[in-house]
Amino acid sequence: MAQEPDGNKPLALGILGYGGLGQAMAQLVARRQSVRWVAVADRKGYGVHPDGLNPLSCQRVYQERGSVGYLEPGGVLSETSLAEIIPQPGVNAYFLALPNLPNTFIASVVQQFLAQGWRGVLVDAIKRTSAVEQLCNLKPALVAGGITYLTGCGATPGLLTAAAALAAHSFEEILQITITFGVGIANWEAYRATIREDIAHLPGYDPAQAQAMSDGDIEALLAQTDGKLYLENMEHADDVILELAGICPRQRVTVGGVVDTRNPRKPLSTNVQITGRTFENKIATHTFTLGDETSMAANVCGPALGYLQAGWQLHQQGHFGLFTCAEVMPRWVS
Ligand SMILES: NC(=O)c1ccc[n+]([C@@H]2O[C@H](COP(=O)([O-])OP(=O)(O)OC[C@H]3O[C@@H](n4cnc5c(N)ncnc54)[C@H](O)[C@@H]3O)[C@@H](O)[C@H]2O)c1
Repeated sequence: MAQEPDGNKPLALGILGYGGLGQAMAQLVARRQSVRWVAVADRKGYGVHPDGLNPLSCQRVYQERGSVGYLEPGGVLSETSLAEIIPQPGVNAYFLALPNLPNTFIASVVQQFLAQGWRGVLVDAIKRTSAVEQLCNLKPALVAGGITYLTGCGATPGLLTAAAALAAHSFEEILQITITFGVGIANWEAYRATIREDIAHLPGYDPAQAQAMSDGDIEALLAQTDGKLYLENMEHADDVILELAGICPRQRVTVGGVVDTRNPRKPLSTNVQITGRTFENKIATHTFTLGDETSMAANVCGPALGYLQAGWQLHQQGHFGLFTCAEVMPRWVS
């Protein structure tokens, strides 16, 4: 199962979960030379092709038949797609674009990689503080197992957290980090897990309740707010990630935002504000704002791909264990 690095070959990438983010990652990778997309899994099946999978035909099969397991050649229908894809040879790194429902799901997937003796790079875009804490508990096993795991590598956590970690260096003490995101998507079905997990942050909801909701329940909830979700003081892993990086106590990090599920235009500009005190005793705020034209897919999958590349380099140098988006700089992928 061990995947030995070969500096001359493109990084062979697998994508677990082929919904909104999984499909976007496949499209992104098809435009880069140094990464080849060779494996994919969804809830009902998986597909592996050492010469590379075609994002257009995969998307067509997924949308028309409901699973990449119908791919020809290379598709396999299976109710245990993750357990079956992990031992497939020739995959150096996986992007985990899976729902984290229940809130222990991603950690349980990592346990499967460990149990099967797989070695390589894993990158997630996980969102909850408690989910990252579960992964922290797996750090010794990841080190021993030869897995280089980068967590929180999307937009937030991810790009914005990393920007905060960089901006913090102007200051001697960080007083407050405030992340405010605006997401606009045309319809909630394009990003089902994202919307379900966001609903779990609304007052009166938790991940178990959000997981149990039917599509009709979600549509009824969205109908009450004209398709918008207003989120405040979320349990978001930016806090634990910045704390682990030594930047500030987690209580000084707050995350909230607005998600519009009926309009691809962002309802507000996504930004992170870092307020601190300099060594000259001046209080100031740095602000990093994303361009409104950039989509959630671009701001999650671009950084995640950069972190996959960084993870691959760390792995080849023999660095195993758990790393976060605030500890490692993503690497440019040609
Ligand atoms: N950090 C960030 O900035 C950020 C931003 C957006 C989304 N996310 C996270 O990304 C994740 C993916 O979101 P999405 O909206 O693309 O999801 P989605 O619902 O569109 O797709 C999920 C995919 O996972 C597959 N899947 C579900 N259960 C599975 C199982 N047991 N085995 C194999 N495959 C399974 C589904 O078939 C589907 O293909 C979510 O956890 C979301 O919270 C992170």
